Amino acid sequence: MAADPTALGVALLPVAEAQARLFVMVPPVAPERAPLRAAAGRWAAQDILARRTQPAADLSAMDGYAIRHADLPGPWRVVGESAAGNPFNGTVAAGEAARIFTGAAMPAGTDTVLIQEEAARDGERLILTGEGPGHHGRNVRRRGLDFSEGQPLVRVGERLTPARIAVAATGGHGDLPVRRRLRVAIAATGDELVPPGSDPTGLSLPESNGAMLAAMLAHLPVDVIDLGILPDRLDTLRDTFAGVEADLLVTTGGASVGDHDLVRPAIEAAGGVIDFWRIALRPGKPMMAGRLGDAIVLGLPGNPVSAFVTATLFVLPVVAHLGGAGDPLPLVTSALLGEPLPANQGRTDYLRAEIRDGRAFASTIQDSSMLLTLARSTCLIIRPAHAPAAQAGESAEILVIA
Ligand SMILES: Nc1nc2c(c(=O)[nH]1)N[C@H]1C(S)=C(S)[C@@H](COP(=O)(O)OP(=O)(O)OC[C@H]3O[C@@H](n4cnc5c(N)ncnc54)[C@H](O)[C@@H]3O)O[C@H]1N2
Ligand code: MOO
Repeated sequence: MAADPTALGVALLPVAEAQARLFVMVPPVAPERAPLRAAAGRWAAQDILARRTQPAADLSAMDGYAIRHADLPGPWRVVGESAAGNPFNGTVAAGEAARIFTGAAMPAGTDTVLIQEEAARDGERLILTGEGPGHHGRNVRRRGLDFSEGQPLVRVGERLTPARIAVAATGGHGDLPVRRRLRVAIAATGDELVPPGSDPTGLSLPESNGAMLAAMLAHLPVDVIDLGILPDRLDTLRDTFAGVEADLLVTTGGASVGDHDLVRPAIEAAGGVIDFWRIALRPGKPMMAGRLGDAIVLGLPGNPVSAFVTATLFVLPVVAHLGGAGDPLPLVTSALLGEPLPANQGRTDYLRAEIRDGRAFASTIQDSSMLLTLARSTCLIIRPAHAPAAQAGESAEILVIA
């Protein structure tokens, strides 16, 4: 019989291996077409090709006069006007000019724009008063300068950022191939928890993980199903989990080994299977992952910073994967260390840190319950397992978090 990957005593799973296992667990959700505004923030389900050429014709980049460069230094006779949306339909002959405005089509016969600050006009007569356009084609945007029909504007798997929405709109698209929005159920567990905003004088603890996770998902194509605060009772947890209809169920708390850590047995009692549990990660070691019906289940540790780090490393990437992202992992970049760091132990460590003057300074206390240090942090310094001590000024990998 194969070893149970969730048994106590089994080596902790490296972060990258855990991520890879999640990405093969379930394929991305079904594709659909969505209007531009609804597609924003999702991932392209196919390459998006330009349906038109931009600009569609040679256009003026400035307000002034369309001329033939060969006619410089003038004078000219103004024979018509071209405005954006109202082109001049005639042909401009030698010695002639057309009044033109930014974004308007260049009239036939013209090749250059003389800006109005460098010209003077008296009725039909136009003369040069400044240096004039330095070269043939000056102040003209050539047809196809931005892109040509058939050219890829967004590649499959790329996120539809505001700029990509705009280029797709300009490329002639009113709706885009994306994947449907995701349903993510969030449950906090723990008898000590009360809803945020409850009477703050007692011993009970305001529930913060749910609001934090919802905030982390707010900019993603996700509909959150809020399961609220669940008590540390196996039957309640089991019945709630069994009734969930979602693509992803995220729980926090009850993931460790204590007598009240019931998420794992509750998932199993609801008919689910745990694929892995416990990761070579600090904070966030007790995270578990599995399947329940069609849903992926991610059981995050209750400590708020552990929940944040595991959400960053697993929840957001799973959402991106299910949504069709080509690269679902968070962007790792680098920064110089502001202070030395001691050698690391056997788990990859994600240290809360602030970037000041281009250098990353880790908080002195890294207790995973401390939310204020997380709230003050702008990045997490990644310390690989068994990394040797590091000097100030050395480069380190970081995840930007604010
Ligand atoms: N004997 C061991 N004890 C613990 C281990 C271990 O390996 N052996 N692992 C520790 C680690 S690491 C972590 S992280 C915690 C996480 O355990 P749980 O997921 O079971 O978390 P809880 O015990 O339910 O809660 C931990 C802590 O966080 C507070 N909490 C929980 N949920 C919320 C919430 N939604 N909002 C705000 N705060 C929350 C809770 O009150 C606890 O203080 O286990 C260690 N123990
Ligand atoms: O996730 Mo636990 O924080 O490693 O304390």
